[in-house]
Amino acid sequence: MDKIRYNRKIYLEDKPREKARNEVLAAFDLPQEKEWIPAASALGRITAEPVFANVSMPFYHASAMDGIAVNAEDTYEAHEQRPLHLKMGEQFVYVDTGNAIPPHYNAVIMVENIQVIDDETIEIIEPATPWQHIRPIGEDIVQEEMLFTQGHQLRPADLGALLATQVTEVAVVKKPMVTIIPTGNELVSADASLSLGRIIEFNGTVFSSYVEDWGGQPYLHPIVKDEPEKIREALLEAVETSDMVVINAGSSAGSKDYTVHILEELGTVFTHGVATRPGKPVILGKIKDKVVVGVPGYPVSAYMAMEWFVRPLVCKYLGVPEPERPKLKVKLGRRIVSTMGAEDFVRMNIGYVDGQFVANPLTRAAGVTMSLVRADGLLVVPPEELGYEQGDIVEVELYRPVEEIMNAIVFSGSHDLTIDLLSSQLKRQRTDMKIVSSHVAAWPD
Ligand SMILES: Nc1nc2c(c(=O)[nH]1)N[C@H]1C(S)=C(S)[C@@H](COP(=O)(O)OP(=O)(O)OC[C@H]3O[C@@H](n4cnc5c(N)ncnc54)[C@H](O)[C@@H]3O)O[C@H]1N2
Ligand code: MOO
Repeated sequence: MDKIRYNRKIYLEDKPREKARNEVLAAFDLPQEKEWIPAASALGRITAEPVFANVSMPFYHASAMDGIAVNAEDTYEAHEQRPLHLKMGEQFVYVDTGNAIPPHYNAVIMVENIQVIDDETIEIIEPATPWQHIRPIGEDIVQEEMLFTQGHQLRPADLGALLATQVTEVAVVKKPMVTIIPTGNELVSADASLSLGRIIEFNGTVFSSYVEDWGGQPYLHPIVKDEPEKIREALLEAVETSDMVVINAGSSAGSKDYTVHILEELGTVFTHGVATRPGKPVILGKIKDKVVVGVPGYPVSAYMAMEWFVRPLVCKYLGVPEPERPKLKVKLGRRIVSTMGAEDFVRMNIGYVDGQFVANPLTRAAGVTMSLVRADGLLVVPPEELGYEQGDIVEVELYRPVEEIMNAIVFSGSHDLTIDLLSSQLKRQRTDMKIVSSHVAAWPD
């Protein structure tokens, strides 16, 4: 049993998010490692060094059409008024698309443009130009040509270019290993029997999915009890085996919120509390050379904190820019009040009504996962703003493609379960459309 008693940490910092992010990025300085993997399974991976073609593509002169290979000089006399006969084996051979052009031939005439006279003879009425309908060696890729620089994210067509030039193994940036530690005495797995106070552990799976999506390798640690010794043990093991560690919950002012104290003992803490709503009780620190991110328990806060502080680390390791969401100007359907001095992150419902985009806030409770599931966009209210008035035009980050928002039929008013049924029925008939029910009294003019 652990004998140390920790005092509650009641007042957290309100550090600007950007400052906290820059500090954690500066603290994360692991050298990038690379690994060789089969090209065929390298989709989405980042090249670790420039990649060069091993062979040309095509690596022989290839016919680009079905027809006959000829020597262009033998065909110059051909004319509509003076059809020319060519002898098989001497002046032409039959070729199919992709066949190698036999020696001494330098052009292909398409089968549509020849007249078969007999088994040995064909007739043409137009001369061929040298190299017509031939894909010369290296038309596509020349041997030793650089296919990709380092830092390139491989897409489906890129894998084709690798294999076509006999690059069967490729050096890619190793996926940074991110250990995710869910903590809490009350946590149980989703298939456990439930009793009062039990909380289903699902953040871990969401975090793992984010990490995978961003290009990292997640490891979801089993649930750790709120016992300092257990948390210490899990953290020490995680910093040995992974490139960064995410510890979930126990980040705030609760009587069992030990994370920050343990991090201080084992390493350093550079942030405890950021000026955001939600997401305030974030912890950023380091044990040995590994960054540890303490993420709040409430799901919405947690997912946002992952994006603010873990995604930049994964991208830095991989050497890729952080993806940005498209933005859209919308008219506010309702007034939005915000905390002075903190950035507010408001999940928004967006509808396309009478030719304009109108947005309404969803619930701001950090425990409501459906506010993220349902959100079309995110409004970020900067710290110096006290909010916006109904009818103001603001810019939101989009969670969905704008076409999807435009194809949504918006129902406003109190929620009715038949709307859900209708919505499911519509989806069956029109995959491009959906029904959105916004729990608001009315749309503004
Ligand atoms: N007196 C104060 N109380 C709280 C403050 C504060 O500043 N003063 N901050 C609040 C805020 S903001 C947040 S966010 C939460 C964060 O709390 P913790 O990070 O310490 O997390 P827990 O209390 O352990 O859990 C809170 C809540 O989160 C859900 N949860 C936790 N882990 C998981 C998981 N693995 N999967 C799914 N859901 C999880 C669960 O609903 C917990 O009840 O503190 C406020 N309190
Ligand atoms: O700020 Mo907490 O992070 O409400 O959700």
